[in-house]
Amino acid sequence: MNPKPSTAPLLELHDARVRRAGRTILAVDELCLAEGEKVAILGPNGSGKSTLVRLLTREIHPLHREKPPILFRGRDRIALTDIKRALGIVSSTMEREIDVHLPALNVVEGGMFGTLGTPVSVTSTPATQQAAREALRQLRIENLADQDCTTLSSGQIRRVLIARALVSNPDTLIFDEPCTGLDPQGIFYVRQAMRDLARAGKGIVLVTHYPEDIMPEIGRVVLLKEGKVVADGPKESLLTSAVISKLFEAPLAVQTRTDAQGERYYSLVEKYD
Ligand SMILES: Nc1ncnc2c1ncn2[C@@H]1O[C@H](COP(=O)(O)OP(=O)(O)OP(=O)(O)O)[C@@H](O)[C@H]1O
Repeated sequence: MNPKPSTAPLLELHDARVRRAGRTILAVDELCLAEGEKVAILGPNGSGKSTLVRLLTREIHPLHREKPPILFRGRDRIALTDIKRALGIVSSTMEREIDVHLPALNVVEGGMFGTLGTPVSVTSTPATQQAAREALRQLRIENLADQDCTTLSSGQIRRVLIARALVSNPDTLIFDEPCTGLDPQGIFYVRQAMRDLARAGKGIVLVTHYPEDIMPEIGRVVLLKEGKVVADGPKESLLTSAVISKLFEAPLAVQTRTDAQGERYYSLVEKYD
C-alpha cells in the first residue's frame, strides 16, 4: 500500500518568472508540491518543463519579487546542499557527461559528492561504497557494479543514473524525460524503477511528453504550455483526448487500460484522416 501523502509543502511557487533573451520563458502564478507527492508535468517541446525543473532545483533563479517566488519547505533562503539532499535528479542528458572509463559503482558513489563522471577515489569510504551497492540493488542492477559505464547500453546507464540520484537517500526524485531515447526494454526497466521508488514512499516529479510514463502511482498532472501552467489536477480529468489534443495541437486519442489489480495505464495514439 502507498503511504498516505503528506500535505506539508515541499516546494511553493508564487508569481515565479524566468526571462531569457528578452522574453519570459516561464511564468508560473501558483504551484505547490507537497512532500512525498507524485506528480507528472506534461507539455510539448519548448513549453518550459526543463526550465521549471531547473527552477525547482535552484540551478536558475526567478525574477526578483517582493514576496519570494519560490519557497523550499517554507523557506526562501536555503543552502544548495539541503536542496541536493532533498531532491535527486535524473535526466536523459546526464549520461553525456559520463565519458570516462569508470565502473558503475563509482558513478553511483559520485552521487554522494555531487560529482558526475569523475573518480571518487579520494573521497570514497567503505560506507559510501556500501550505499552505492545498496542503490544498485534497489534498481535491481547490482550485477553492473564493476562494469565500465562507457560499455553499458542507454537503458542500463539510465538505471545507473537513477541509482546515483538515490544514493544520498533524497525524499523526492525528479525525472526529466527519463525514457527519452530508450528501447522498449530500457523503458520497461526505467518505469519499473520509478514505480518501485513511488511505492517505497519517495516523492516523484516526472517531466514527460508521454502519458505512457504516467504510472498508476501518479495521481496529479500539471500541464505546461508556452511557459504557463494551463491545467493542474487529477489525471483522470486531464488525460483525455480533448485536453491532450489541445495541449499538443494535434489530433490525438488517449487510451486507457485497467489491469487485473484495477490499476489504470494510459497511452497515446495519433488520429490520422
Ligand atoms: N538560455 C536560454 N535563452 C533563450 N531561450 C531559452 C533559454 N533556455 C530556454 N529557452 C527557451 O525557453 C523555452 C522553454 O525551454 P525548455 O527547455 O524549458 O522547454 P521544454 O518544455 O523542456 O522543452 P523540450 O520538451 O524540448 O525539452 C523554449 O522556447 C527555449 O527555446
